[in-house]
Amino acid sequence: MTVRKPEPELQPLDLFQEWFAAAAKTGMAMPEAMTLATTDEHGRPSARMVLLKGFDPAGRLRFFTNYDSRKAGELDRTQRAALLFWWPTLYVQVRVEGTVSRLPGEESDAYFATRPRLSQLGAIISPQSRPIENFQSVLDGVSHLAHELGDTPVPRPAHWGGYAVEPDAWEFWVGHDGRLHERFVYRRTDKGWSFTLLAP
Ligand SMILES: Cc1cc2nc3c(=O)[nH]c(=O)nc-3n(C[C@H](O)[C@H](O)[C@H](O)COP(=O)(O)O)c2cc1C
Repeated sequence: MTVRKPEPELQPLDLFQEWFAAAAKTGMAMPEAMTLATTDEHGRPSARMVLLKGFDPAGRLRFFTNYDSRKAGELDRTQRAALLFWWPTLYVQVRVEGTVSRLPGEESDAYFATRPRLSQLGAIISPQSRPIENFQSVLDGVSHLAHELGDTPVPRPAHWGGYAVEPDAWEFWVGHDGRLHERFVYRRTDKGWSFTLLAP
C-alpha cells in the first residue's frame, strides 16, 4: 500500500488522518502509539511512548497521562513537545512539533469514563514516575480500591488527565530504496502553512 504524497495545498492534519487510517488498514499493531519527547529545565531531552487518543474539537492531538509524572512536569513547564509516528508497514514516519496544554477537565472526565475499570483503578493508585517499594504494593493498592468501590463508578482523579498538542510543524517522511527518502515539511505561518522539501 502507498500513501498520498504531501502537496502545498493540502492541510497537514487531513493528510495525517489519511496516513493514520492507511496505517491502521495494514493491520500493524498500535498505529496510535507515538513517541513523546520533552525537555527538562536544563534542556535535557527524554522520550517515551504514549497513545494518541484522537483529536480535540480544534484538531489538536490528544493523549492522557498522570499529571504528576515526569513528562507532565516537563510539559507544564516548557509547554512544548515533539511527537513521532513510525509506520513500518507503509515505510513512512510523521514528526510533529507543537505547543502543549492541558485538556479541560470535562474532556478528561469523558475519556476517563470510557477506560477499562482496571486502567481507571491503576490511574488512581499508581504514582507514575516516582519510586515505589515494590510492584506488589501497586497491585495491592488496586485490589484494595476495587474492593472499596464495589460496583460504583470510578471517579477520575485530579492527578490524571489529557494534554493537547497544537502542531506548528509537521514533517511527512516517505521511505525509498537506497536511502533516497522524501521529506515534506509544513510550518505554521501567519498566512497558513508553508511547505518545504528537505533533503533525505
Ligand atoms: C505502547 C505504549 C503506550 C503507552 N501509552 C501511554 C499513555 O498513553 N499514557 C501514559 O501515561 N503512559 C503510556 N505508556 C507508558 C510510558 O511510555 C511511560 O512509561 C510512562 O508514561 C512514564 O513516563 P514518564 O516517567 O516519562 O512521565 C505507554 C507505553 C507504551 C510502550
